[in-house]
Amino acid sequence: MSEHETIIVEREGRVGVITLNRPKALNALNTTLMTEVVSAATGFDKDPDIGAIVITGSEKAFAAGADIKEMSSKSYSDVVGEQFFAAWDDLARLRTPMIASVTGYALGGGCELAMLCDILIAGDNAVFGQPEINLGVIPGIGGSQRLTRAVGKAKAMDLILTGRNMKVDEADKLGLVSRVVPKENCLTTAKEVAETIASKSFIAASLAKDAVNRAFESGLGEGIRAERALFYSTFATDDQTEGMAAFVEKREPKFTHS
Ligand SMILES: CC(C)=CC(=O)SCCNC(=O)CCNC(=O)[C@H](O)C(C)(C)COP(=O)(O)OP(=O)(O)OC[C@H]1O[C@@H](n2cnc3c(N)ncnc32)[C@H](O)[C@@H]1OP(=O)(O)O
Repeated sequence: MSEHETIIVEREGRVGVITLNRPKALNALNTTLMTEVVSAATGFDKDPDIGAIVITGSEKAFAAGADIKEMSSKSYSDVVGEQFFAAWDDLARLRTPMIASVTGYALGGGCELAMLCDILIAGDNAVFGQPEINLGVIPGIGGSQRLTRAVGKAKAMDLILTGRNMKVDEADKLGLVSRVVPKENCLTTAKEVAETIASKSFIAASLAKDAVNRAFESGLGEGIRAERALFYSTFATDDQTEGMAAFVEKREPKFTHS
């Protein structure tokens, strides 16, 4: 029996592979999954025999976002008190290069998890988006910051304010993904990229990762803290309660702008 409830953890030579495994919920990121992914990745990061980490999901969904059913009943004081989502930030501090293999939906927190990785290999069926606004909230795992840095303000505003989904061709044109491959080859390609990286000097690879991230991230910490506070504040609104209840009840939301 696996020691994990929501992920599968494997090692292939010097590559650690974490597969999100909540197929019935399209790999929605609940607290158990977050804890398990962060713990498995942190374990790989401390292991001198691992030189790269691959994170993947299923053909239909890398991850369809944070778990709306889990979040829907939370209050403002719950999300602030728990520092909800803060554990995801630990992934950004790992030294080991991380490769996301994305097929199918990468929405909301799923898109944010993919963007937390250093290289994003996308299948030709991948769909990206930050649809939090449709639930009366905003991105909370770094999406407003990382998406903006990756694709620029104009496109980030378009995606985040409309909540529309984006197919892989558009994501590729915008520079969000590293490579697009046929969906059948996505995981194999991600593992090959990981093996190549794992065959290099780990010190050089981790310093190179750090250097690129410094160019990308200056000011990011402040941005994430600001985003988190703003995200938490959406849980003080009626529109968050209504947006998430509507999803759970499979109906259109009726926002009252309060
Ligand atoms: C709030 C922050 C900071 C971050 C977020 O990530 S909020 C969530 C953002 N994501 C979304 O809004 C996407 C929600 N999902 C969908 O719109 C659809 O599921 C879909 C378009 C991705 C796929 O539609 P499809 O018709 O193919 O599949 P469904 O029947 O809708 O889903 C199957 C199964 O999975 C459950 N599901 C899907 N996404 C989530 C989610 N994010 N959280 C919880 N559960 C999710 C869905 O309810 C259904 O299960 P049930 O049949 O048991 O209801």
